[in-house]
Amino acid sequence: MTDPDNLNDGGLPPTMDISLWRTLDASANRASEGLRVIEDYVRYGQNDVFLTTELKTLRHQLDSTLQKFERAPAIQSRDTFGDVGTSVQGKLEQTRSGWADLLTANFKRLQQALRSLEEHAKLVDGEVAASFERGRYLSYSLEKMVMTTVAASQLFPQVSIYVLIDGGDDGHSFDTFVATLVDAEVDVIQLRDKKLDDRTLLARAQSLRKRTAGTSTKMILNDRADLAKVSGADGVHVGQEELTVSQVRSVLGAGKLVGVSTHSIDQARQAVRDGADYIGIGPTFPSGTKNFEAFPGVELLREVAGEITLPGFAIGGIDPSNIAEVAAVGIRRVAVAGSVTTAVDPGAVVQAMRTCLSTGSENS
Ligand SMILES: Cc1ncc(COP(=O)(O)OP(=O)(O)O)c(N)n1
Ligand SMILES: Cc1nc(C(=O)O)sc1CCOP(=O)(O)O
Ligand SMILES: [Mg+2]
Repeated sequence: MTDPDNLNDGGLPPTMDISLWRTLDASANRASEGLRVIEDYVRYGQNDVFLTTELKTLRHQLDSTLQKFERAPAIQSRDTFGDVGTSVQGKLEQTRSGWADLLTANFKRLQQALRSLEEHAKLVDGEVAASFERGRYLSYSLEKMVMTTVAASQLFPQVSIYVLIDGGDDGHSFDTFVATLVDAEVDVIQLRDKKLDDRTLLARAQSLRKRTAGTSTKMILNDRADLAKVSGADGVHVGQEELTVSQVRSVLGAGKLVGVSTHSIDQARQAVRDGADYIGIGPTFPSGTKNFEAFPGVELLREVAGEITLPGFAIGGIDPSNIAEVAAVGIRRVAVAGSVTTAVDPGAVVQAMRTCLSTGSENS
């Protein structure tokens, strides 16, 4: 494939003429440039080590496929000033309405260029065309990860308090407790009750929906996509053995939140790949709410904080006495149950934890 003249032998490509070289050259440049813009944002704008690494994988894959084409004839065929397309430029190409618009435009540029490379490579070598196709598929997954991370980072405040509650003794006391948490401006309330029958659980979810509607407090249901859908919850939280992110989304529809529990750095990375909106990271400390045999502890929090910018909530035994250890490793979002639900003054505990997270160490 490196000799354009030979390509015309044996009836392989119909033409490896100058127009084909020009197309390959232009599309290769477009793909690399689009990818670089996205990588720069993720690297310098987001400081996201994991996404930067994932994007690098595509860049290397693209580079090694492009190496199958000789560079010299591609560059020789270049005729930037004779390219009719350079003078046909829409006004929209000169402005971007924000980061999301900028990223979307560059993912589109990348994908269109990869498609063009793929189609034109079919005239030359099917295997090379297939390699561009694989790159295009990879770019779709990367777009999902990057766009979800960027949107989710804006959705949850940098300092967030997430409270898990059960259904309580009765509907009235449940509603009163929820009102206390909403007044304390907790950022998320998760209804997690493994004992209630479905109808009672749904009634609690509906009551939670009523109290949180129109407030800054988001409502999440633990495990149950079906009840989340019926009650109009903002989202669902799932564990490693429950429905997958895409399965939950297929039940809830677009625009809802899906959180995933993670207990290792690999699970956290996979949750980003799967397009989760946030992750729970734990267990951090021994918990009175749930029994665990192993504790990844603050070391896992540190690892996640060091490479992932998708919102991550530290969970497991967190209370005002140990929350500084969480903040110290760079996590400023926490999910708590017992320390708030058993407190004499839940609002004061929420406030104490918020203060500690706000004044904690840098880079959450
Ligand atoms: C915010 C948050 N993080 C982790 C969990 C735990 O979910 P899971 O592992 O599915 O365990 P159960 O809660 O279902 O017992 C969570 N609920 N919320
Ligand atoms: C339900 C749950 N999941 C965890 C995990 O690590 O996945 S820790 C946990 C219990 C959270 O309650 P508390 O704040 O009372 O410890
Ligand atoms: Mg679960």
